[in-house]
Amino acid sequence: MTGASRRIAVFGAGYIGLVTGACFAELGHRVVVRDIQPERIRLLNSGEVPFFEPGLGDLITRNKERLAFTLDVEEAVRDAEAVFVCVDTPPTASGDADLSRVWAVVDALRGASHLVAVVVKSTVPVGTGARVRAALDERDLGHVGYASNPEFTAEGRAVEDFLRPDRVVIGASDDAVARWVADLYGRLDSPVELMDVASAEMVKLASNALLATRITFINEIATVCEATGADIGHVSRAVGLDHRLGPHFLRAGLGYGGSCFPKDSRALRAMASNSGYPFQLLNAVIEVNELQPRRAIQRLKTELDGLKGRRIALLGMTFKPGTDDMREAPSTIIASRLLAEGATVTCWDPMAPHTDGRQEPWSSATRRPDPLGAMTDADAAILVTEWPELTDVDWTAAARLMRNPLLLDGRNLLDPAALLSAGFTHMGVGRGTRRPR
Ligand SMILES: NC(=O)c1ccc[n+]([C@@H]2O[C@H](COP(=O)([O-])OP(=O)(O)OC[C@H]3O[C@@H](n4cnc5c(N)ncnc54)[C@H](O)[C@@H]3O)[C@@H](O)[C@H]2O)c1
Ligand SMILES: O=c1ccn([C@@H]2O[C@H](COP(=O)(O)OP(=O)(O)O[C@H]3O[C@H](CO)[C@@H](O)[C@H](O)[C@H]3O)[C@@H](O)[C@H]2O)c(=O)[nH]1
Repeated sequence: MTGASRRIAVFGAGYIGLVTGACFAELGHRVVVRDIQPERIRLLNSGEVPFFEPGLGDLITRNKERLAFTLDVEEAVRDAEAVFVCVDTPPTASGDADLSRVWAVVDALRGASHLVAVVVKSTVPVGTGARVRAALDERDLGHVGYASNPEFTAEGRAVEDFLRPDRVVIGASDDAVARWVADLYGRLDSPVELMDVASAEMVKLASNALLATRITFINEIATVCEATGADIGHVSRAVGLDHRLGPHFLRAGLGYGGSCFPKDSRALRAMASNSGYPFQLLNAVIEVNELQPRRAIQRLKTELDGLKGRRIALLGMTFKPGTDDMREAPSTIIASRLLAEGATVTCWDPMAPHTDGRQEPWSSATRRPDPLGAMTDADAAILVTEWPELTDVDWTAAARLMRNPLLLDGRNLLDPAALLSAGFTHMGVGRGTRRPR
Protein backbone atom coordinates (compact mmCIF):
# COMPACT_ATOMS: atom_id res chain seq x y z
CA MET A 1 0.00 0.00 0.00
CA THR A 2 1.24 3.49 -0.83
CA GLY A 3 -0.64 5.51 1.80
CA ALA A 4 -0.80 8.34 -0.79
CA SER A 5 -2.38 11.64 0.27
CA ARG A 6 -6.00 11.87 -0.96
CA ARG A 7 -8.85 14.38 -0.89
CA ILE A 8 -11.86 13.26 1.11
CA ALA A 9 -15.29 14.71 1.88
CA VAL A 10 -16.88 13.51 5.13
CA PHE A 11 -20.64 13.94 5.49
CA GLY A 12 -21.62 14.30 9.14
CA ALA A 13 -19.69 16.18 11.84
CA GLY A 14 -20.87 14.00 14.74
CA TYR A 15 -18.82 11.59 16.85
CA ILE A 16 -17.89 9.40 13.90
CA GLY A 17 -17.62 12.02 11.15
CA LEU A 18 -15.38 14.34 13.13
CA VAL A 19 -13.13 11.56 14.39
CA THR A 20 -12.91 10.13 10.86
CA GLY A 21 -12.16 13.55 9.36
CA ALA A 22 -9.56 14.50 11.95
CA CYS A 23 -7.85 11.08 11.85
CA PHE A 24 -7.72 11.00 8.05
CA ALA A 25 -6.15 14.48 8.18
CA GLU A 26 -3.64 13.11 10.71
CA LEU A 27 -2.86 10.32 8.20
CA GLY A 28 -1.97 12.99 5.63
CA HIS A 29 -5.22 13.34 3.65
CA ARG A 30 -7.00 16.62 2.90
CA VAL A 31 -10.49 16.53 4.36
CA VAL A 32 -13.60 18.69 4.12
CA VAL A 33 -16.28 17.83 6.70
CA ARG A 34 -19.84 18.80 5.83
CA ASP A 35 -22.79 18.98 8.23
CA ILE A 36 -26.30 20.39 8.02
CA GLN A 37 -26.24 22.03 11.47
CA PRO A 38 -25.09 25.66 11.10
CA GLU A 39 -24.17 25.98 14.80
CA ARG A 40 -21.99 22.88 14.64
CA ILE A 41 -20.06 24.19 11.63
CA ARG A 42 -19.77 27.66 13.17
CA LEU A 43 -18.25 26.16 16.34
CA LEU A 44 -15.81 24.02 14.35
CA ASN A 45 -14.74 26.99 12.24
CA SER A 46 -14.07 28.97 15.40
CA GLY A 47 -11.82 26.20 16.72
CA GLU A 48 -14.28 24.52 19.12
CA VAL A 49 -15.38 20.87 19.20
CA PRO A 50 -19.17 20.56 19.69
CA PHE A 51 -18.91 17.56 22.08
CA PHE A 52 -16.31 15.97 24.32
CA GLU A 53 -14.04 13.30 22.89
CA PRO A 54 -10.54 12.95 24.38
CA GLY A 55 -7.75 14.09 22.04
CA LEU A 56 -10.10 15.22 19.26
CA GLY A 57 -9.64 18.97 19.82
CA ASP A 58 -5.84 18.65 19.72
CA LEU A 59 -6.00 16.51 16.60
CA ILE A 60 -8.20 19.05 14.81
CA THR A 61 -5.91 21.93 15.81
CA ARG A 62 -2.78 20.02 14.79
CA ASN A 63 -4.22 19.24 11.36
CA LYS A 64 -6.07 22.47 10.64
CA GLU A 65 -4.12 23.01 7.41
CA ARG A 66 -5.64 19.81 6.02
CA LEU A 67 -9.11 20.09 7.55
CA ALA A 68 -12.06 22.32 6.60
CA PHE A 69 -15.70 22.48 7.76
CA THR A 70 -18.64 23.55 5.68
CA LEU A 71 -22.42 23.51 5.31
CA ASP A 72 -22.06 23.56 1.55
CA VAL A 73 -22.32 20.27 -0.41
CA GLU A 74 -20.67 21.75 -3.48
CA GLU A 75 -17.68 23.00 -1.47
CA ALA A 76 -17.26 19.61 0.22
CA VAL A 77 -17.52 17.49 -2.92
CA ARG A 78 -15.93 19.73 -5.58
CA ASP A 79 -12.32 18.53 -5.14
CA ALA A 80 -13.01 15.27 -3.31
CA GLU A 81 -11.97 11.86 -4.60
CA ALA A 82 -14.19 10.03 -2.11
CA VAL A 83 -17.23 10.82 0.03
CA PHE A 84 -17.45 9.18 3.45
CA VAL A 85 -21.01 8.93 4.75
CA CYS A 86 -20.96 9.33 8.56
CA VAL A 87 -24.50 10.54 9.21
CA ASP A 88 -26.70 9.24 12.02
CA THR A 89 -28.93 6.20 11.44
CA PRO A 90 -31.35 6.36 14.41
CA PRO A 91 -34.06 3.78 15.07
CA THR A 92 -37.56 4.19 13.66
CA ALA A 93 -40.66 3.24 15.68
CA SER A 94 -40.34 -0.34 14.34
CA GLY A 95 -36.69 -0.63 15.47
CA ASP A 96 -35.41 -0.57 11.88
CA ALA A 97 -32.58 1.85 11.11
CA ASP A 98 -33.80 5.18 9.72
CA LEU A 99 -31.74 5.65 6.57
CA SER A 100 -33.26 8.99 5.53
CA ARG A 101 -30.02 10.87 6.21
CA VAL A 102 -28.01 8.38 4.18
CA TRP A 103 -30.42 8.90 1.28
CA ALA A 104 -30.15 12.68 1.70
CA VAL A 105 -26.39 12.37 1.16
CA VAL A 106 -26.82 10.10 -1.87
CA ASP A 107 -29.26 12.66 -3.33
CA ALA A 108 -26.79 15.46 -2.70
CA LEU A 109 -24.17 13.65 -4.80
CA ARG A 110 -26.11 14.12 -8.04
CA GLY A 111 -23.61 15.15 -10.71
CA ALA A 112 -20.51 14.21 -8.66
CA SER A 113 -19.23 12.01 -11.46
CA HIS A 114 -15.57 12.78 -10.67
CA LEU A 115 -15.69 10.68 -7.46
CA VAL A 116 -13.68 7.47 -7.15
CA ALA A 117 -15.90 6.12 -4.38
CA VAL A 118 -18.81 6.65 -2.03
CA VAL A 119 -17.98 4.96 1.27
CA VAL A 120 -20.58 4.31 3.98
CA LYS A 121 -19.22 4.34 7.54
CA SER A 122 -22.62 4.78 9.22
CA THR A 123 -24.02 1.57 10.71
CA VAL A 124 -26.67 0.30 8.30
CA PRO A 125 -28.74 -2.87 7.74
CA VAL A 126 -27.33 -5.54 5.46
CA GLY A 127 -28.50 -4.78 1.93
CA THR A 128 -28.17 -0.99 2.25
CA GLY A 129 -25.01 -0.95 0.13
CA ALA A 130 -26.77 -2.79 -2.68
CA ARG A 131 -29.58 -0.21 -2.59
CA VAL A 132 -27.16 2.73 -2.55
CA ARG A 133 -25.25 1.13 -5.43
CA ALA A 134 -28.48 0.92 -7.45
CA ALA A 135 -29.35 4.53 -6.57
CA LEU A 136 -25.93 5.72 -7.74
CA ASP A 137 -26.40 3.82 -11.00
CA GLU A 138 -29.81 5.48 -11.51
CA ARG A 139 -28.18 8.90 -10.98
CA ASP A 140 -25.65 8.27 -13.79
CA LEU A 141 -22.91 7.60 -11.22
CA GLY A 142 -22.47 3.99 -12.35
CA HIS A 143 -18.70 4.35 -12.65
CA VAL A 144 -18.32 5.72 -9.09
CA GLY A 145 -17.21 2.92 -6.78
CA TYR A 146 -19.07 1.93 -3.63
CA ALA A 147 -17.64 0.57 -0.38
CA SER A 148 -18.84 -0.26 3.09
CA ASN A 149 -16.27 0.62 5.75
CA PRO A 150 -17.96 0.18 9.15
CA GLU A 151 -16.53 1.90 12.20
CA PHE A 152 -15.67 0.15 15.47
CA THR A 153 -14.41 3.03 17.62
CA ALA A 154 -15.83 3.39 21.13
CA GLU A 155 -16.67 6.82 22.52
CA GLY A 156 -14.14 8.19 24.99
CA ARG A 157 -11.30 6.43 23.13
CA ALA A 158 -12.37 7.00 19.55
CA VAL A 159 -9.21 8.75 18.32
CA GLU A 160 -6.99 6.01 19.71
CA ASP A 161 -9.30 3.30 18.34
CA PHE A 162 -9.31 4.90 14.88
CA LEU A 163 -5.53 5.23 14.71
CA ARG A 164 -4.85 1.78 16.23
CA PRO A 165 -7.78 -0.37 15.11
CA ASP A 166 -7.96 -4.12 15.74
CA ARG A 167 -8.95 -4.34 12.08
CA VAL A 168 -10.16 -2.23 9.18
CA VAL A 169 -13.13 -3.82 7.41
CA ILE A 170 -13.82 -2.91 3.80
CA GLY A 171 -16.64 -4.37 1.72
CA ALA A 172 -16.68 -3.71 -2.01
CA SER A 173 -17.62 -5.62 -5.13
CA ASP A 174 -14.79 -4.02 -7.09
CA ASP A 175 -11.24 -4.99 -6.02
CA ALA A 176 -9.73 -1.72 -7.24
CA VAL A 177 -12.18 0.30 -5.12
CA ALA A 178 -11.48 -1.90 -2.08
CA ARG A 179 -7.73 -1.40 -2.48
CA TRP A 180 -8.18 2.36 -3.02
CA VAL A 181 -10.11 2.66 0.27
CA ALA A 182 -7.66 0.35 2.07
CA ASP A 183 -4.83 2.60 0.92
CA LEU A 184 -6.36 5.53 2.85
CA TYR A 185 -5.41 3.58 5.99
CA GLY A 186 -2.03 2.61 4.51
CA ARG A 187 -0.04 4.37 7.22
CA LEU A 188 -1.68 2.29 9.95
CA ASP A 189 -0.18 -0.97 11.04
CA SER A 190 -3.46 -2.89 11.25
CA PRO A 191 -5.00 -5.89 9.51
CA VAL A 192 -7.33 -4.98 6.66
CA GLU A 193 -10.20 -7.40 5.99
CA LEU A 194 -11.54 -7.18 2.43
CA MET A 195 -14.91 -8.75 1.66
CA ASP A 196 -18.20 -8.23 -0.12
CA VAL A 197 -20.44 -5.31 0.89
CA ALA A 198 -23.17 -7.36 2.64
CA SER A 199 -20.60 -9.19 4.80
CA ALA A 200 -18.94 -5.92 5.84
CA GLU A 201 -22.32 -4.54 6.87
CA MET A 202 -22.98 -7.71 8.87
CA VAL A 203 -19.56 -7.63 10.64
CA LYS A 204 -20.56 -4.37 12.29
CA LEU A 205 -23.98 -5.57 13.49
CA ALA A 206 -22.61 -8.96 14.60
CA SER A 207 -19.74 -7.38 16.56
CA ASN A 208 -22.02 -5.07 18.51
CA ALA A 209 -24.59 -7.82 19.11
CA LEU A 210 -21.92 -10.19 20.43
CA LEU A 211 -20.48 -7.54 22.76
CA ALA A 212 -23.99 -6.72 24.00
CA THR A 213 -24.62 -10.45 24.51
CA ARG A 214 -21.47 -10.83 26.62
CA ILE A 215 -22.54 -7.93 28.85
CA THR A 216 -26.04 -9.36 29.18
CA PHE A 217 -24.67 -12.82 29.92
CA ILE A 218 -22.53 -11.53 32.78
CA ASN A 219 -25.48 -9.46 34.05
CA GLU A 220 -27.56 -12.63 34.15
CA ILE A 221 -24.77 -14.45 36.00
CA ALA A 222 -24.68 -11.48 38.41
CA THR A 223 -28.36 -11.94 39.16
CA VAL A 224 -27.77 -15.62 39.91
CA CYS A 225 -24.80 -14.60 42.10
CA GLU A 226 -27.09 -12.32 44.11
CA ALA A 227 -29.54 -15.19 44.62
CA THR A 228 -26.90 -17.76 45.59
CA GLY A 229 -24.24 -15.85 47.53
CA ALA A 230 -21.47 -15.95 44.89
CA ASP A 231 -19.55 -12.72 44.15
CA ILE A 232 -19.54 -11.49 40.55
CA GLY A 233 -16.16 -9.79 41.04
CA HIS A 234 -14.41 -13.12 41.59
CA VAL A 235 -16.53 -14.87 38.99
CA SER A 236 -16.00 -12.49 36.07
CA ARG A 237 -12.29 -12.05 36.79
CA ALA A 238 -11.64 -15.80 36.86
CA VAL A 239 -13.91 -16.52 33.87
CA GLY A 240 -12.05 -13.85 31.88
CA LEU A 241 -8.68 -15.47 32.60
CA ASP A 242 -9.63 -18.33 30.29
CA HIS A 243 -7.73 -17.32 27.14
CA ARG A 244 -10.63 -18.60 25.03
CA LEU A 245 -12.98 -16.12 26.70
CA GLY A 246 -10.79 -13.11 27.56
CA PRO A 247 -11.49 -10.39 30.12
CA HIS A 248 -13.29 -7.76 28.05
CA PHE A 249 -16.99 -6.84 28.26
CA LEU A 250 -17.54 -8.95 31.35
CA ARG A 251 -18.28 -6.11 33.76
CA ALA A 252 -21.71 -6.54 35.31
CA GLY A 253 -23.68 -3.33 35.73
CA LEU A 254 -26.95 -1.53 35.15
CA GLY A 255 -27.21 -2.65 31.53
CA TYR A 256 -25.56 -1.40 28.38
CA GLY A 257 -26.49 2.00 27.00
CA GLY A 258 -25.08 4.48 24.52
CA SER A 259 -25.81 5.41 20.95
CA CYS A 260 -24.89 2.01 19.50
CA PHE A 261 -25.59 -1.22 21.40
CA PRO A 262 -29.30 -0.58 22.10
CA LYS A 263 -29.96 0.82 18.62
CA ASP A 264 -27.88 -1.70 16.68
CA SER A 265 -29.17 -4.75 18.55
CA ARG A 266 -32.75 -3.63 17.86
CA ALA A 267 -31.85 -2.96 14.21
CA LEU A 268 -30.34 -6.45 13.82
CA ARG A 269 -33.40 -8.01 15.46
CA ALA A 270 -35.71 -6.01 13.18
CA MET A 271 -33.63 -6.99 10.13
CA ALA A 272 -33.86 -10.67 11.06
CA SER A 273 -37.60 -10.41 11.77
CA ASN A 274 -38.20 -8.64 8.46
CA SER A 275 -36.72 -11.63 6.69
CA GLY A 276 -38.98 -13.99 8.67
CA TYR A 277 -36.38 -15.16 11.19
CA PRO A 278 -37.02 -14.52 14.89
CA PHE A 279 -33.56 -13.92 16.40
CA GLN A 280 -34.50 -15.36 19.80
CA LEU A 281 -31.11 -15.04 21.49
CA LEU A 282 -30.89 -11.35 20.59
CA ASN A 283 -34.47 -10.89 21.68
CA ALA A 284 -33.55 -12.20 25.13
CA VAL A 285 -30.47 -9.96 25.27
CA ILE A 286 -32.57 -6.88 24.55
CA GLU A 287 -35.25 -7.84 27.08
CA VAL A 288 -32.78 -8.63 29.85
CA ASN A 289 -30.98 -5.35 29.22
CA GLU A 290 -34.21 -3.41 29.49
CA LEU A 291 -34.92 -5.13 32.83
CA GLN A 292 -31.47 -4.57 34.31
CA PRO A 293 -31.89 -0.97 35.59
CA ARG A 294 -35.45 -1.78 36.74
CA ARG A 295 -34.11 -4.69 38.82
CA ALA A 296 -31.76 -2.30 40.62
CA ILE A 297 -34.68 0.02 41.45
CA GLN A 298 -36.70 -2.94 42.71
CA ARG A 299 -33.83 -3.99 45.00
CA LEU A 300 -33.63 -0.48 46.40
CA LYS A 301 -37.39 -0.32 46.84
CA THR A 302 -37.34 -3.51 48.91
CA GLU A 303 -34.37 -2.33 50.98
CA LEU A 304 -35.96 1.07 51.72
CA ASP A 305 -39.45 -0.38 52.20
CA GLY A 306 -40.82 1.81 49.39
CA LEU A 307 -39.48 4.76 47.44
CA LYS A 308 -42.28 7.28 47.89
CA GLY A 309 -40.95 10.42 49.56
CA ARG A 310 -37.36 9.08 49.56
CA ARG A 311 -34.49 11.21 48.31
CA ILE A 312 -32.17 9.27 46.00
CA ALA A 313 -28.80 10.55 44.73
CA LEU A 314 -27.61 9.42 41.30
CA LEU A 315 -23.85 9.51 40.85
CA GLY A 316 -23.16 9.74 37.12
CA MET A 317 -25.57 10.37 34.27
CA THR A 318 -23.71 9.77 30.99
CA PHE A 319 -23.91 6.26 29.49
CA LYS A 320 -20.29 5.63 30.46
CA PRO A 321 -17.37 7.67 31.79
CA GLY A 322 -15.14 9.69 29.47
CA THR A 323 -17.99 11.06 27.37
CA ASP A 324 -20.72 13.70 27.60
CA ASP A 325 -23.09 11.48 25.61
CA MET A 326 -26.48 10.83 27.25
CA ARG A 327 -27.92 8.71 24.43
CA GLU A 328 -29.77 5.69 25.90
CA ALA A 329 -27.97 6.18 29.24
CA PRO A 330 -29.32 3.77 31.90
CA SER A 331 -29.46 6.83 34.21
CA THR A 332 -32.46 8.16 32.27
CA ILE A 333 -34.48 4.98 32.95
CA ILE A 334 -33.38 4.94 36.58
CA ALA A 335 -34.32 8.60 37.14
CA SER A 336 -37.70 8.15 35.42
CA ARG A 337 -38.51 5.06 37.47
CA LEU A 338 -37.53 6.75 40.75
CA LEU A 339 -39.65 9.79 39.94
CA ALA A 340 -42.56 7.54 38.96
CA GLU A 341 -42.27 5.82 42.37
CA GLY A 342 -42.60 9.20 44.08
CA ALA A 343 -38.93 9.67 45.02
CA THR A 344 -36.99 12.92 44.82
CA VAL A 345 -33.87 12.70 42.65
CA THR A 346 -30.61 14.60 43.05
CA CYS A 347 -27.73 13.94 40.70
CA TRP A 348 -24.12 14.66 39.88
CA ASP A 349 -22.12 14.21 36.69
CA PRO A 350 -18.88 15.95 35.67
CA MET A 351 -19.68 16.08 31.99
CA ALA A 352 -23.35 15.53 31.12
CA PRO A 353 -24.67 18.56 29.26
CA HIS A 354 -26.90 20.91 31.21
CA THR A 355 -30.45 20.59 29.92
CA ASP A 356 -32.69 23.50 29.13
CA GLY A 357 -35.46 22.11 31.31
CA ARG A 358 -37.30 20.38 28.47
CA GLN A 359 -35.41 17.11 28.56
CA GLU A 360 -37.09 14.49 30.73
CA PRO A 361 -36.37 13.07 33.25
CA TRP A 362 -33.56 15.39 34.28
CA SER A 363 -35.83 18.43 34.30
CA SER A 364 -37.36 17.01 37.51
CA ALA A 365 -34.02 16.17 39.15
CA THR A 366 -31.79 18.56 41.06
CA ARG A 367 -28.25 18.69 39.78
CA ARG A 368 -25.40 19.30 42.23
CA PRO A 369 -21.85 20.33 41.33
CA ASP A 370 -20.19 17.56 43.39
CA PRO A 371 -21.02 14.03 44.62
CA LEU A 372 -21.23 15.04 48.30
CA GLY A 373 -23.74 17.77 47.40
CA ALA A 374 -25.89 15.22 45.56
CA MET A 375 -25.76 12.79 48.51
CA THR A 376 -26.61 15.35 51.22
CA ASP A 377 -29.81 14.27 53.05
CA ALA A 378 -30.30 11.33 50.66
CA ASP A 379 -31.86 8.03 51.72
CA ALA A 380 -29.71 6.15 49.22
CA ALA A 381 -27.18 6.76 46.47
CA ILE A 382 -26.88 4.82 43.23
CA LEU A 383 -23.51 4.81 41.50
CA VAL A 384 -24.66 4.80 37.86
CA THR A 385 -21.56 5.78 35.87
CA GLU A 386 -18.09 4.69 36.99
CA TRP A 387 -16.46 8.13 36.83
CA PRO A 388 -12.94 7.84 38.34
CA GLU A 389 -13.71 10.94 40.47
CA LEU A 390 -15.98 8.72 42.56
CA THR A 391 -13.02 6.74 43.89
CA ASP A 392 -11.70 9.99 45.45
CA VAL A 393 -14.90 10.82 47.36
CA ASP A 394 -14.57 11.00 51.16
CA TRP A 395 -17.12 8.26 51.84
CA THR A 396 -16.96 8.73 55.61
CA ALA A 397 -18.06 12.35 55.09
CA ALA A 398 -20.72 11.15 52.63
CA ALA A 399 -22.13 8.71 55.22
CA ARG A 400 -22.46 11.57 57.71
CA LEU A 401 -24.18 13.85 55.18
CA MET A 402 -26.74 11.24 54.13
CA ARG A 403 -29.99 10.63 55.98
CA ASN A 404 -29.42 6.93 55.45
CA PRO A 405 -25.96 5.81 54.26
CA LEU A 406 -26.89 3.24 51.63
CA LEU A 407 -24.99 2.83 48.36
CA LEU A 408 -26.06 0.70 45.45
CA ASP A 409 -22.86 0.48 43.42
CA GLY A 410 -24.32 -0.16 39.98
CA ARG A 411 -20.88 -0.56 38.38
CA ASN A 412 -19.05 -2.36 41.21
CA LEU A 413 -16.51 0.46 41.18
CA LEU A 414 -15.82 0.82 44.89
CA ASP A 415 -14.34 -1.50 47.49
CA PRO A 416 -17.27 -2.84 49.57
CA ALA A 417 -15.06 -3.25 52.68
CA ALA A 418 -14.04 0.44 52.56
CA LEU A 419 -17.69 1.48 52.21
CA LEU A 420 -18.70 -0.70 55.17
CA SER A 421 -16.01 0.81 57.36
CA ALA A 422 -17.17 4.30 56.28
CA GLY A 423 -20.58 3.38 57.72
CA PHE A 424 -22.43 2.44 54.53
CA THR A 425 -24.79 -0.37 53.78
CA HIS A 426 -23.39 -1.67 50.48
CA MET A 427 -25.25 -3.26 47.58
CA GLY A 428 -23.41 -4.24 44.40
CA VAL A 429 -24.56 -5.80 41.14
CA GLY A 430 -23.99 -9.54 41.54
CA ARG A 431 -23.17 -9.06 45.22
CA GLY A 432 -25.40 -9.41 48.25
CA THR A 433 -26.31 -6.57 50.61
CA ARG A 434 -23.71 -6.00 53.33
CA ARG A 435 -24.39 -3.88 56.41
CA PRO A 436 -21.92 -2.17 58.74
CA ARG A 437 -21.62 -3.75 62.20
N1 LIG B 1 -20.97 7.13 18.10
C1 LIG B 1 -20.20 6.08 17.96
O1 LIG B 1 -19.38 5.76 18.80
C2 LIG B 1 -20.31 5.21 16.71
C3 LIG B 1 -19.39 4.17 16.52
C4 LIG B 1 -19.47 3.38 15.36
C5 LIG B 1 -20.47 3.64 14.43
N2 LIG B 1 -21.35 4.65 14.65
C6 LIG B 1 -22.36 4.90 13.61
O2 LIG B 1 -21.93 6.07 12.89
C7 LIG B 1 -23.07 6.82 12.47
C8 LIG B 1 -22.96 8.23 13.03
O3 LIG B 1 -23.02 8.17 14.42
P1 LIG B 1 -22.66 9.44 15.33
O4 LIG B 1 -22.65 8.97 16.73
O5 LIG B 1 -21.47 10.13 14.76
O6 LIG B 1 -23.97 10.34 15.08
P2 LIG B 1 -24.15 11.89 15.44
O7 LIG B 1 -25.60 12.10 15.61
O8 LIG B 1 -23.21 12.27 16.54
O9 LIG B 1 -23.67 12.66 14.13
C9 LIG B 1 -24.31 12.61 12.90
C10 LIG B 1 -24.10 13.94 12.20
O10 LIG B 1 -24.58 13.84 10.85
C11 LIG B 1 -25.16 15.10 10.52
N3 LIG B 1 -26.00 14.98 9.32
C12 LIG B 1 -27.27 14.50 9.22
N4 LIG B 1 -27.68 14.57 7.92
C13 LIG B 1 -26.63 15.08 7.21
C14 LIG B 1 -26.42 15.36 5.83
N5 LIG B 1 -27.37 15.15 4.91
N6 LIG B 1 -25.22 15.89 5.44
C15 LIG B 1 -24.24 16.10 6.36
N7 LIG B 1 -24.39 15.84 7.68
C16 LIG B 1 -25.56 15.34 8.10
C17 LIG B 1 -25.90 15.48 11.78
O11 LIG B 1 -26.24 16.86 11.78
C18 LIG B 1 -24.88 15.11 12.86
O12 LIG B 1 -24.00 16.16 13.16
C19 LIG B 1 -24.30 6.05 12.96
O13 LIG B 1 -24.74 5.19 11.96
C20 LIG B 1 -23.74 5.24 14.13
O14 LIG B 1 -24.49 4.06 14.37
C21 LIG B 1 -21.30 5.44 15.74
O1 LIG C 1 -18.08 -4.91 30.44
C1 LIG C 1 -18.83 -4.01 30.09
C2 LIG C 1 -18.54 -3.14 28.99
C3 LIG C 1 -19.45 -2.14 28.65
N1 LIG C 1 -20.62 -2.01 29.34
C4 LIG C 1 -21.59 -0.98 28.93
O2 LIG C 1 -21.81 -1.08 27.53
C5 LIG C 1 -22.12 0.19 26.98
C6 LIG C 1 -21.26 0.49 25.78
O3 LIG C 1 -19.94 0.66 26.18
P1 LIG C 1 -18.73 0.78 25.13
O4 LIG C 1 -18.74 -0.37 24.23
O5 LIG C 1 -17.51 1.05 25.90
O6 LIG C 1 -19.12 2.15 24.39
P2 LIG C 1 -19.60 2.61 22.94
O7 LIG C 1 -18.94 3.92 22.71
O8 LIG C 1 -21.08 2.52 22.89
O9 LIG C 1 -18.93 1.59 21.89
C7 LIG C 1 -19.63 0.48 21.36
O10 LIG C 1 -20.47 0.87 20.29
C8 LIG C 1 -19.75 1.50 19.19
C9 LIG C 1 -20.79 1.97 18.18
O11 LIG C 1 -21.20 0.98 17.31
C10 LIG C 1 -18.78 0.49 18.60
O12 LIG C 1 -18.10 1.08 17.50
C11 LIG C 1 -17.79 0.06 19.68
O13 LIG C 1 -16.93 -0.95 19.14
C12 LIG C 1 -18.59 -0.53 20.85
O14 LIG C 1 -17.70 -0.87 21.92
C13 LIG C 1 -21.95 1.19 28.14
O15 LIG C 1 -23.21 1.51 28.67
C14 LIG C 1 -21.11 0.43 29.15
O16 LIG C 1 -21.35 0.85 30.49
C15 LIG C 1 -20.92 -2.86 30.41
O17 LIG C 1 -21.98 -2.75 31.04
N2 LIG C 1 -20.01 -3.83 30.74
